[in-house]
Amino acid sequence: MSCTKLLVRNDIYDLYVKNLSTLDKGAYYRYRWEESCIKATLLLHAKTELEVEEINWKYELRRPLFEKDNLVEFDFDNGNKKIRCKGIIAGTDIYRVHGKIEEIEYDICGKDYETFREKCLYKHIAEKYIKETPEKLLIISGFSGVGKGTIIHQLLTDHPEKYVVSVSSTTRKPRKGEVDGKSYHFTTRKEFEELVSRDEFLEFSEYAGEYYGTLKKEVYKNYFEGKNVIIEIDSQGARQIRKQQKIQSVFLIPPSFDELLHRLKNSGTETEESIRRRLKRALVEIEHVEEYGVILVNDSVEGTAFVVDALFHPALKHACGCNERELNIVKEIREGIIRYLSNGNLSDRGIY
Ligand SMILES: Nc1ncnc2c1ncn2[C@@H]1O[C@H](COP(=O)(O)OP(=O)(O)OP(=O)(O)O)[C@@H](O)[C@H]1O
Ligand SMILES: Nc1nc2c(ncn2[C@@H]2O[C@H](COP(=O)(O)O)[C@@H](O)[C@H]2O)c(=O)[nH]1
Repeated sequence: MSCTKLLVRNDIYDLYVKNLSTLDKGAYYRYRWEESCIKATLLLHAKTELEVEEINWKYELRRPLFEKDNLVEFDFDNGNKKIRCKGIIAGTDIYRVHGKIEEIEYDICGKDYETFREKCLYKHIAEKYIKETPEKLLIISGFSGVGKGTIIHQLLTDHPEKYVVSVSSTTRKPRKGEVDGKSYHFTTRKEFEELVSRDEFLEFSEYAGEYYGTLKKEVYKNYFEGKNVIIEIDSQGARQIRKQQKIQSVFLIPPSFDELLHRLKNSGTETEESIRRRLKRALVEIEHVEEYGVILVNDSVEGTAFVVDALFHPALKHACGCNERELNIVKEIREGIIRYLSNGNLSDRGIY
């Protein structure tokens, strides 16, 4: 079986292709794969010498047929005739990753070509880039109702080209107004567990009996397209990601417990029972605030969004710490939640 790798530098690709000798025993194909994919080359490791002698084949990449013996069946078309042959593909994709040109090389003889290729791609990005450029990713956590969604919305409004939010997957039912694929990817438990078994999640956790998780694909695809990715997750998920790589993380807190309660009640959709459930959860989350690089008081939407934007600056990628003010607020919130949960609701205090 003939076997040669075709690696062509992006800047000389066109020239190379134009001058390609018909004696070259290989097939190549140029295509756009995703926004960030500039070129891709493929080479057939053909089964017979006769097959590799055909040149200028067009390879229908998106519809490979797979055989039990791992040989892929292709239709090649040299303009005069179509040939069906079998082989193994080796390929190189050339991408623009945050402004840099990067080649990703892969061999494929597996069953599921698309999945395999994506895995190669994401593994490469994760290992080579994301770990080196943690400032491109940011975790945002915070108590329910603190204003995470509001701040993210502000950032997306102010800088639509710069940021993207990774859409989490969840097994919980959609709430009113939530859109599948935008608010969350709503999945069944079975689907979620299958994704877990295929190692598709960057992190996942169980919250109130439901699964929540961040798909690697969600983060890496956007990262690859040159966006800064915001990951809104809880502290369990944040811990899992931190174990894998350096990443800046921010925990939003309200200016006071009363303000947190005001925001929760003001949303108008929360029942007393769900407020208490969220506050119980906040008591768990509050134990982990000091694991975060930055604790940020969300007292003004514009001001907080401004600081979060600044945290993406490379100079601040390792910024960390909180001062006494934040720690005192955290303490006050913890006491407020405990008091509220043990005393009943705030209407006793004449605030609302
Ligand atoms: N800086 C702020 N000042 C005053 N109100 C705010 C501020 N930030 C957010 N809010 C208000 O707080 C309420 C809750 O905000 P939001 O839904 O963004 O919270 P969240 O943390 O995303 O909640 P959840 O985790 O439950 O989805 C909203 O009514 C929002 O308008
Ligand atoms: N570990 C993860 N936590 C996540 C993810 N997406 C959301 N969340 C957190 O879940 C709770 C509940 O969210 P809700 O939409 O049902 O109110 C909240 O704390 C979120 O931050 C995720 O992908 N991973």
